[in-house]
Amino acid sequence: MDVYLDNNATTVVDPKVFEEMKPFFCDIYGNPNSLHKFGAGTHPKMVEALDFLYEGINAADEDDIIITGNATESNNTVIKGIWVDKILKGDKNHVITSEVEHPAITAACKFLETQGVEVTYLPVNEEGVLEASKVKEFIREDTALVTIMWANNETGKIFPIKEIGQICKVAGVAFHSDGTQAIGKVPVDVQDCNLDYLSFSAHKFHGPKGVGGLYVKKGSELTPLLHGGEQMGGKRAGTVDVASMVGMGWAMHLATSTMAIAYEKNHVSKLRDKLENAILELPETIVIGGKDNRTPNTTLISIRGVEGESMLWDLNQKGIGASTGSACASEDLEANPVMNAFGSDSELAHTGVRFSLSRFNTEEQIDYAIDVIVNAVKRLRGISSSYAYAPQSHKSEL
Ligand SMILES: Cc1ncc(COP(=O)(O)O)c(CNc2co[nH]c2=O)c1O
Repeated sequence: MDVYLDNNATTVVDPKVFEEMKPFFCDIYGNPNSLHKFGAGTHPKMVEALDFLYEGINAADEDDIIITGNATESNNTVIKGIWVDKILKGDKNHVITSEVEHPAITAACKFLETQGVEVTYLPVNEEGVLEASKVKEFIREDTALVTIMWANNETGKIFPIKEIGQICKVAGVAFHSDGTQAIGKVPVDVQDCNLDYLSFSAHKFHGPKGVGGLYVKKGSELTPLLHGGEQMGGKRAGTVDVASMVGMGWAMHLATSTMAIAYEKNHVSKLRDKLENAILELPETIVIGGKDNRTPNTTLISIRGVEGESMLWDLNQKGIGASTGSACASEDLEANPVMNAFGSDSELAHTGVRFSLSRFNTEEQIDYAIDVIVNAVKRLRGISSSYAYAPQSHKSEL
């Protein structure tokens, strides 16, 4: 049986989304910017897609949503646009972010540092969550941007975006959130959170890969990352991938409308809890960051004595897909930086396995996964010299 439990990395395209995308490959294939009927034929479904996107994040009509290639591009557009408009051309020189952001934020901030910008990487608490008070403590007169993720891709921990938005509003500082792991899992309301910018990526909520969005509040427009044609009103040059844009709109519509069933009615969180609790029955296992305040589909579990990569290999042999953290960082065998940020010891940071579910997982799949995981842990611990010689409880460490 194949069981896909790595939905924070990417998700299957919802069949309904795929159906809505199909006409735009061989039937309605005009360039949206062409003046003839072949181009104009794409417009109704593009408008529908934008309506779905605005509705899904509660954007105001006067605000903008720019179609990008992915969340990485959306994040870079904000951070480099702020650099150009408020730092190079303005009197600011400081950016605030957190220690546990995705590399799409951290690497862009590191680039700014190479250009002389000061960046504050705020620490998270022992549960892996940034406390809003930290933002207030470090905001300065010359702070150009606060950028904090809505939900962490490895732990699922949800950050206090509404509180941080209020702090930024009072301080008059631009506020961006990387909403990639929140859309379709928890309610996202850009107006309620005083956001100037929000990034998202369709393939995280059952849309196609290679298309994302950037919400821009009216009055917070930035210098574009990509210059060229007049697409998106010149805010993001390049011919729009119409099929993917339509797909992202429908994915947003389905993800946010089914959330009340799939998530808030606890379908997904019930399956996540069943999987998590079964693993926690094993000795020396712990949920990294604890169980509170998480997206309903994610669990990052440390299994002492079992290297994360070894576990993934065993699971893969039995048809189960999971991860040790962000696929973007999975290739190297360095300790998980997010777990390091919690102050986890090196061994613990190497023993994390992330399971991230979706509305397409079933109870039968979870029952099968539990059986495979329990047997894999027994096998791997049985052949582990270190575990055999140094069993120790680390529950007090986190
Ligand atoms: C919070 C967050 N931001 C940005 C990105 C980048 O999205 P993309 O540009 O569409 O690729 C990811 C992808 N996160 C993961 C990719 O693989 N495993 C993950 O956890 C993410 O989790």
